[in-house]
Amino acid sequence: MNGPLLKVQNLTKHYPLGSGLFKKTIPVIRAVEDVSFTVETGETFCIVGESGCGKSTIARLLMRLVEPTGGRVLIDGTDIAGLKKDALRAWRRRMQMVFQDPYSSLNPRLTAGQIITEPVENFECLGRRRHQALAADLLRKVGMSPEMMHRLPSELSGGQRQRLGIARALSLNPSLIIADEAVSALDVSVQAQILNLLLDLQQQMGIAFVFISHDLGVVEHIGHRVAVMYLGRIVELAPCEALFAKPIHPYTEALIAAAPVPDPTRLRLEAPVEGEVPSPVYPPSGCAFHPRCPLAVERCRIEVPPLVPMADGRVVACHVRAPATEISGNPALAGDRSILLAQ
Ligand SMILES: Nc1ncnc2c1ncn2[C@@H]1O[C@H](COP(=O)(O)OP(=O)(O)OP(=O)(O)O)[C@@H](O)[C@H]1O
Repeated sequence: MNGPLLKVQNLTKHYPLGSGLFKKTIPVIRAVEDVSFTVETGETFCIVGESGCGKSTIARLLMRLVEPTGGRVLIDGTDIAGLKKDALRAWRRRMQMVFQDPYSSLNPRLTAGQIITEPVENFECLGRRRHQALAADLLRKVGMSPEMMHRLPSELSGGQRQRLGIARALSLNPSLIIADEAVSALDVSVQAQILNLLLDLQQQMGIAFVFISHDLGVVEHIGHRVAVMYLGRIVELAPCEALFAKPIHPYTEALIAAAPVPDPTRLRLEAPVEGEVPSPVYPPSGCAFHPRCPLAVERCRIEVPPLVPMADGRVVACHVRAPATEISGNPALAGDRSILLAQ
């Protein structure tokens, strides 16, 4: 199959605020605004940004747990909005999710073995022997002893529960796993074990990940490319190495500068830049980052900056650092958004 595994085009999600019964126009929360990216087979595509910037909403849109206000999600070139019955079931097998809290996402009344095989049982009836063989195999894959299949989630550690969540996601042999803050609730040493497990599984099975995280240290360790989001929009999208070596957007720069040097794996992005995150209901005009940006000029208050391709293959939305006119006037760069953005 040619082309990307996942293609997200101009994805937008607005949540209405209240019923608007007596109002002509209902205010909306602009959770995700015109987001485009691609994910290749076997790639780890990371999404970072402060709380409320729309990361989890993207995960929910990719899983079709919420419907988009606009835009499309294509898997192997097929728009998931149009999938019905068998095609929808087949697609659901290919995309799985691993959640932040391994405890609340596991049914406390089921044993580890039942939890792991539950997704497969939704598609076909496994006999007792096949059920046990599958559970044992998947437990081994995630570095757990097959004997653990008889335990309840409450009898497992946090790291073991997260391994169990990963084993469950693997049971349908997915092409893509969406991991939403999948290691945030774990201790640093357990985080490292789970990240290395994900990297091993990716190498063995060629799985692609959409990896959503607050934690830049984690993203640097695991990611191939990273999208930085601010108030629902991507402001910079770049290969991980390039982004960490030389951030271009002032927001990315501030996030990376806020990294505590002695232990970069523990960076949290709760308040990395001065000032409050603006309201997603009434976002600032022009570039939404301009009220907090030390480089803001008049144009930033007026025009939303487009994502502009840079010489090293990344795309950046900043009037000051990536002015659209200059780049579009450069024939070597004009139109070359193929590396990072959905066409
Ligand atoms: N079901 C919903 N109804 C209304 N607003 C919502 C809903 N889900 C999310 N939002 C709003 O959409 C915006 C984006 O939320 P989202 O959960 O996607 O952010 P996030 O980046 O994942 O944040 P966090 O890192 O804190 O999980 C926020 O302003 C949030 O309040």
